[in-house]
Amino acid sequence: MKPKVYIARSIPKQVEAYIAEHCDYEKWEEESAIPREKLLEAVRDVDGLLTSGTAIDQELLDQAPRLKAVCNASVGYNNFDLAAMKEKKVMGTNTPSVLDDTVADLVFGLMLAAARRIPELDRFVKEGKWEKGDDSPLFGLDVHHTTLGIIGMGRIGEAIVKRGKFGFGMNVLYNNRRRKPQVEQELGITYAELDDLLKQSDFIVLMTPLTPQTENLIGRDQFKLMKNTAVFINASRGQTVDEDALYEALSEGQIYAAGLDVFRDEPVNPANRLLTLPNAVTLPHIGSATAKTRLDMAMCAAKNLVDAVSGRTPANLVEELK
Ligand SMILES: NC(=O)C1=CN([C@@H]2O[C@H](COP(=O)(O)OP(=O)(O)OC[C@H]3O[C@@H](n4cnc5c(N)ncnc54)[C@H](O)[C@@H]3O)[C@@H](O)[C@H]2O)C=CC1
Ligand SMILES: O=C(O)C(=O)CO
Repeated sequence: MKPKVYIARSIPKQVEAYIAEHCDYEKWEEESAIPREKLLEAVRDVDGLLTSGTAIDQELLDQAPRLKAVCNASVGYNNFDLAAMKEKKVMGTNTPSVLDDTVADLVFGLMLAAARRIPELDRFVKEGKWEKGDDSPLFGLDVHHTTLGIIGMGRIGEAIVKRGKFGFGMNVLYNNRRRKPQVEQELGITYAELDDLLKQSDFIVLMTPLTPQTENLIGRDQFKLMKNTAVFINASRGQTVDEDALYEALSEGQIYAAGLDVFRDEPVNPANRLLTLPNAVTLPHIGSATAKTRLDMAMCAAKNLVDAVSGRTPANLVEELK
């Protein structure tokens, strides 16, 4: 008998075909996200679950006595209650590496958009406001040959460094949970304590996972340390930043601009004050959202799933559950 799995998010046809070769399966057929009660019902008799972002907590695990593995189609796994999964001996996997370049490209897109005011000036042109004369009100900031500070020097962080160093001639500082001497040497980057990085950088990119240690890592005290010409980019998770403090920093000119791919509540509440600011460039969590990369991520998650429910150790078991 084949193992049984549930696919709780939309995936490309060829990925579904791969799962079908190895497993019996059911899937959430609609485009909208699966409601919690449907998910709780769906996991009752399955060996594996393919998802992303859904809370995998005690309640869900209690509903799923056969569950052996939850396979995220994402690299972030802050949706996992790691202690509860460990206790129930449920494997958890993610999709590292396949999205690094795609996310790093988007981070640079946000840096350029915020520094050169691209969305704001796009609206300006389309609203017919472009007139001959003094164009100094349209000036922005250079990205090239400035100092880039990256908080969270992991796989994506390193892909950002390569663009910054070799494409834009930037000086790169980094802060990380652990210092990385080999990466410092290979890529020519410099370790800095968090406060020093915040004080010295022209562009600050937050690229850590969301953990108890990184929740609200950047708040009022941290924005106060930044230059008033600094551009702040968050492509990690919304909860790493105090959004009220960010609103104040942007509206009071403590920093120049921000580029945000992530928010505390997603989809972002249309009443979120950050959306009213011309110097906040806002995106709907699209860091990895290209067709090729999303296919690679879904296939990576599917391989993890099939391996886990077939008695093999999946390639991308998350560190805390090894
Ligand atoms: N916006 C988007 O669409 C995407 C967002 N992400 C986010 O980016 C995160 C990072 O992804 P990867 O680079 O693949 O992960 P990674 O695990 O390779 O790198 C994360 C780095 O952050 C460091 N870190 C952890 N806690 C820290 C702390 N308190 N202070 C400083 N550094 C700390 C780790 O030591 C590690 O080097 C994901 O966990 C996810 O939340 C990832 C992909 C797409
Ligand atoms: O992979 C992740 O963690 C994302 O945020 C979406 O790609």
